[in-house]
Amino acid sequence: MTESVETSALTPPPGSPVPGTSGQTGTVVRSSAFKRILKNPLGVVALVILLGVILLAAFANVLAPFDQNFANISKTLAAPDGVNILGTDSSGRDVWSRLLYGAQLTLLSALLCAAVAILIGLPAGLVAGYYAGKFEAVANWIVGILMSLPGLIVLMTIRSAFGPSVWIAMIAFGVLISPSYFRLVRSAVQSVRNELYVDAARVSGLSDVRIISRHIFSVVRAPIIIQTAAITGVAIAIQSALEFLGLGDPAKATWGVMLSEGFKNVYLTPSLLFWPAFAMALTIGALVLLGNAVRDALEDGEKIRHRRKKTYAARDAAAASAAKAARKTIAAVEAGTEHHLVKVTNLGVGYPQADGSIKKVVDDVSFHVDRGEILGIVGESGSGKSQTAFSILGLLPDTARIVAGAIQFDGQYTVAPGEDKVNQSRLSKLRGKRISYIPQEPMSNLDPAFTIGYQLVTPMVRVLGISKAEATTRAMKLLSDVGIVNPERTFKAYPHEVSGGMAQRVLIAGAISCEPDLIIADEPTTALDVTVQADVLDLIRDLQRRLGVGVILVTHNFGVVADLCDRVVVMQNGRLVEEGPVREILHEPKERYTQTLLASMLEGKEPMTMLVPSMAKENVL
Ligand SMILES: Nc1ncnc2c1ncn2[C@@H]1O[C@H](COP(=O)(O)OP(=O)(O)OP(=O)(O)O)[C@@H](O)[C@H]1O
Repeated sequence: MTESVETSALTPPPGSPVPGTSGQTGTVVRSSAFKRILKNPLGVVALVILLGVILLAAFANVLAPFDQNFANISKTLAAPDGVNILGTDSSGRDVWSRLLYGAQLTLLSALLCAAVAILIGLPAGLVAGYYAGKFEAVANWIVGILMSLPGLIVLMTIRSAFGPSVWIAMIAFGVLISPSYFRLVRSAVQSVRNELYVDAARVSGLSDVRIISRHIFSVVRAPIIIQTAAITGVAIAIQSALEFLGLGDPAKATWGVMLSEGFKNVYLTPSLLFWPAFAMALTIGALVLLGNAVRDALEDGEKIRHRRKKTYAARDAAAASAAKAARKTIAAVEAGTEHHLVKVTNLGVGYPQADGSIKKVVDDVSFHVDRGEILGIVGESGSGKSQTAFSILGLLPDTARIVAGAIQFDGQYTVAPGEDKVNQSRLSKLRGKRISYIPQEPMSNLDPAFTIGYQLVTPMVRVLGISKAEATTRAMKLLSDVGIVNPERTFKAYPHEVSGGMAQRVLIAGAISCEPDLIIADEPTTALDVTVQADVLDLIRDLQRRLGVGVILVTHNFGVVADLCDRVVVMQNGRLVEEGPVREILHEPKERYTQTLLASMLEGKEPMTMLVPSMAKENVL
């Protein structure tokens, strides 16, 4: 793809929606979602009704001609007149004034209920969804208990224990209904927890708190708004039901209390029942309509794709003992060896199986990478290239075990001999600062809810400690360095507004933004057009030469290896088959597997460089 094509891909079609709902660009996104609500007639009706009810409630003290409990006993059950515009109740109290004060108390207590439910359900759902494990198990257990409680009976019990306070009843109902938020948030988080852009955020050095607040929270915000509209309506209905049963506080005017009193006089003055019922129906209906309108608006705008990786059953006992057994071997290998930027020694990675055994996917792999050097890891699909790279990055799935070996970065262990997991606390200090990652699928590694500029600037501000303005200038330069013709426009664009080639350039810009010592690129050109592939490879080579970083390039393509790499590691079935300088391996592949791999690529006519056809003549053809 040419640059001009890429540049034109940047231009959003007129009126195209901006995906996402949040962040620095949140104003733009929120305003476009708000505009979509305004285009929906039902959304407008709901907003107008709710705004009206809220204003009436807020100014009840000014608008109500009488106090809510002011009784004129000489004028009971009176028909509407100039003084009491909706008439009076059986105690001679003004119905209009009580409706207004009732709106205040009813709405506030319903909102209190929703707030309590959010305060409990949201953080619990976020943590359970993101970390899973024991917290999720305990939270599920509590949720099970809460959901099995008969709500109305619990509320009646609380009423007899604490008296007829609407506030206490609504707090209790908030606790009872919090599992609905918990479940909603947990499943939303689970669906994005393993998205590549969340991994990418982790690699860029962001802490879990920041990842949750920025990338994860933006996904759950929309469902929460919709849920809150529904819960507020339910809270109004439940509160009124309790009060209708005579369990409310008769001294306080709420719509439920008015409903209960109206029912007693339904034959004499039916309007006493009508007005509170009408106010409730109008408000609950408007809340439901608003929830639907928000959902429709956000569904139109959301471009977030969910993809969930499979997880495997874990049994770590065997892995731990295997790691222990490996400890002695590793200690021996370590002794007296020279310093490298990355040193992988006898690495073994495995996954516990249902029968307690461990399936090894990387077995006894050793290699090193130095500064200013590009090491290729090549092998057919499933040979363990990515698992090796992910071990260095610390991005293996939770179920993976380091069953043997060690990894050192610049002399420091990220997997020490005997450890069965990557040391995340050590690695989190390196990732995004000294080690960066260029992933396989550029689009999935950019969060669709944020502009490209935001995603470049934030890690720089955090990792390099520079100001936002400095980071912005730097981001512009980086975008231009990676060959983007119009950096300003790309900076402001959302990921869906750029082409795949451009997105990959953006990720490369991100990978070098914090001046790393090591870049790990996992099939960085697989998802790209052939013409863009060449550009991106040139770019990586150029950056490596200019910046002197070490690069580990994972690929199944010998052409890419020949083009870029200084040394190559050939892998098969998780094991290292052959290792050496690229020219040597391409000229004289010693192992049969390397020869076959090379031959199959020539037959498959993978894009190769000048070097490989000449090799083909010598070794294969
Ligand atoms: N989460 C997992 N649980 C169990 N096995 C896994 C898991 N992830 C990967 N594997 C296995 O590990 C082996 C190596 O996978 P890896 O992704 O490293 O291969 P690769 O050489 O990078 O292949 P490709 O080029 O297709 O990405 C494969 O057999 C794969 O099935």
